[in-house]
Amino acid sequence: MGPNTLALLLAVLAWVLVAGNYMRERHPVSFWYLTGYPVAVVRVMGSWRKVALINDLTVSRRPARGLVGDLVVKGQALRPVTPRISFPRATRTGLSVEVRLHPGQTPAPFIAAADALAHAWRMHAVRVSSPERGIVRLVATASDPLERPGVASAPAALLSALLGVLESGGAWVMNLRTEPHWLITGATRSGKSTLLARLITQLAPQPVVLVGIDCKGGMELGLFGSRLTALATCRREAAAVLGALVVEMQDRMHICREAGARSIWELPEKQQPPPVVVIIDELAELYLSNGTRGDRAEAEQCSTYLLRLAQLGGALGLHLVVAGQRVGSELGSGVTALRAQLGGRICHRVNDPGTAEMTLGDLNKDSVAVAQSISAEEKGVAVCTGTDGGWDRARSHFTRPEEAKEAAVKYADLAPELPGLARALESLDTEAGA
Ligand SMILES: Nc1ncnc2c1ncn2[C@@H]1O[C@H](COP(=O)(O)OP(=O)(O)OP(=O)(O)O)[C@@H](O)[C@H]1O
Repeated sequence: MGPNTLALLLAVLAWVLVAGNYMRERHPVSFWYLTGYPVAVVRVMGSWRKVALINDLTVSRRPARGLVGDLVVKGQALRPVTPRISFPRATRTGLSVEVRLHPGQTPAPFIAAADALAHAWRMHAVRVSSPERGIVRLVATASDPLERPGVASAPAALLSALLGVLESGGAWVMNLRTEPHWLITGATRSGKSTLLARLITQLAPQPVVLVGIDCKGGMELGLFGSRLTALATCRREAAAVLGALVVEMQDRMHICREAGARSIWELPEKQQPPPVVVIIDELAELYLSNGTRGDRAEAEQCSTYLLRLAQLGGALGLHLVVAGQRVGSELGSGVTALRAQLGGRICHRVNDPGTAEMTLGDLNKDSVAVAQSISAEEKGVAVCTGTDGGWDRARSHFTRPEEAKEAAVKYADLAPELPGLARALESLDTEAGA
């Protein structure tokens, strides 16, 4: 090989490397189709038999129990038969494979083997679903799509907030009309406040009453005070605000009953009261008491009001979005009852496995392990419940507090009045002054 040929080869190699890096950065989807996908196909097809055998995804043509003399023995299946898989189909973020189950097989062992499949195929994650009886679909994602989430869009609608992007690339939307109450958990610095800031930015331009309860002295929600119709910064104020909202709820119930409507949305448009979204930052502050009688009574009052709002408020346009680090029964039985009423769940990184279990476990067991695996580097990443009883990994759209504050100031005039709320807080001031 002459020096010219060598130089040419080196130049071509350098060009391929540079172009490869450029493609990976700028056109990750094309890069995946051209390079990652063909390699992954070879890996999936080549390793399927072995992976299926190791993870008990095979069936035996002969029974795993047999008779040796008078003894029934249980042993390794003699002739394991691997279920057939389809040729891996490329997707924008990975690939998908369909497995035809043998009679007697269920999706359960495939769900248990999802992590092993991801490792064997060098994929970020493998999700298992069953689109029809007898078929299991394995959807693998090559790298974490939430590392550099794109921008999603969703049609604007009343009480609907575009929070961020789902792992699937779709829009992460919190729609309070379809799911009236939400619970958001996460350790400190996991992204709860950023998510609340995003929610407020999205709801601020809508004709919606926003009420803040932030018993850490209003340090978080106080930033958005100009758009809030009321802000409670201690538990005494919270009890007054929640009490006024319960009265408002009873008034709305009365109006609906008179009109023969089952929800405020069935009332004639002119009679519809504005929807109210109550945002609570750090739920524990409402429930913990220092043991004195007055303190306990206040905590119990808040607990009772919250539960009533959660039980009956949805149809009457009263919505709760509750955030906290922990929502365990150590806060009292009221919290467990409240949690059962908060149908929408969002779980960020948590410090203890129990919190993920408390947030998601009663709705979807599979999602708990995924929430527990969110690392400290994955800020704003959460597992959220979807509309069809499923769940997703998602990342909130990064919203700086200043951005949310600007939106609050811009739409301050839109804050609808609720006289009952103002009166409740005023009467507290008068009591304190007396
Ligand atoms: N979606 C996101 N994308 C990128 N970075 C994020 C995202 N969400 C949060 N962060 C980063 O993580 C940091 C912590 O977020 P945030 O303050 O929202 O957490 P937190 O759970 O509310 O914490 P605390 O309980 O201490 O208030 C933020 O300063 C921000 O830089």
